Amino acid sequence: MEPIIKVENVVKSFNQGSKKIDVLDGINMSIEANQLIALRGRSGSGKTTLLNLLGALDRPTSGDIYFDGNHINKMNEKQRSELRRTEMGFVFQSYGLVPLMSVEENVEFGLRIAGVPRSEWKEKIAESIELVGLSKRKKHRPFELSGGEQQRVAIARAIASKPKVILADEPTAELDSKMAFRIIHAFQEIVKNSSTTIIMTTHDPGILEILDHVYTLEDKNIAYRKQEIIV
Ligand SMILES: Nc1ncnc2c1ncn2[C@@H]1O[C@H](COP(=O)(O)OP(=O)(O)OP(=O)(O)O)[C@@H](O)[C@H]1O
Repeated sequence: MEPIIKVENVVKSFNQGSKKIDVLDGINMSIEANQLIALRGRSGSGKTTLLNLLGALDRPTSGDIYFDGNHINKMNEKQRSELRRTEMGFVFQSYGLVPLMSVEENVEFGLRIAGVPRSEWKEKIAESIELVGLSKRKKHRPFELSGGEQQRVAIARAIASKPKVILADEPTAELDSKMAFRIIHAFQEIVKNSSTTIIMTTHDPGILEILDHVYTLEDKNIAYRKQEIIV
């Protein structure tokens, strides 16, 4: 089976003044569909930079990235934006919620943008809000919610359309450990029961321990570990 995401020899450098800094140097990854992937690495190791490249939000300095067999560097901006809108979900650190919209309306907005048929909205909104434990707060607007609750709205919005890939940057950072595990459990159910792949960054050792697929960014490169199941 063709991997959903394939990364070949990806290099990413930034110019800071007259200095060029290499953040990623020769990244190779092959990610099968229907997996929950963790990406770890110390602060500044390039996790967000890599998620931005996988999500077609930025372009590599060199190397190739394929999404579902399509070479995303070769796409123009319109095609890349279409890909993001219809095939991907994002949970990034600035949650990007619309302030005047309630929890339900924010999730609905995500479905509308993704092009999900209107007839499916009601069920998908209720299901995703339930999965993140916000059913009782669905009429609230973001400013009435805590940071962790806002983070869960962003998660509900990303999972509601069941896109092919969800990219989540520290999606449990604002959550207490009980809620963090609830979200991870919801992610595990989603990758098992729909054709979604989730790639998330985390520093949390408890979460890393229970995930099957862990990539570590170190020294500008990446290493993969299939978790040993210890019985
Ligand atoms: N647009 C940019 N211009 C210049 N340097 C950048 C840019 N984006 C990221 N960097 C640099 O690239 C390095 C990696 O940053 P990145 O945000 O990817 O790390 P991270 O692993 O996600 O860190 P954290 O865990 O703290 O979020 C940092 O040194 C950062 O300063």
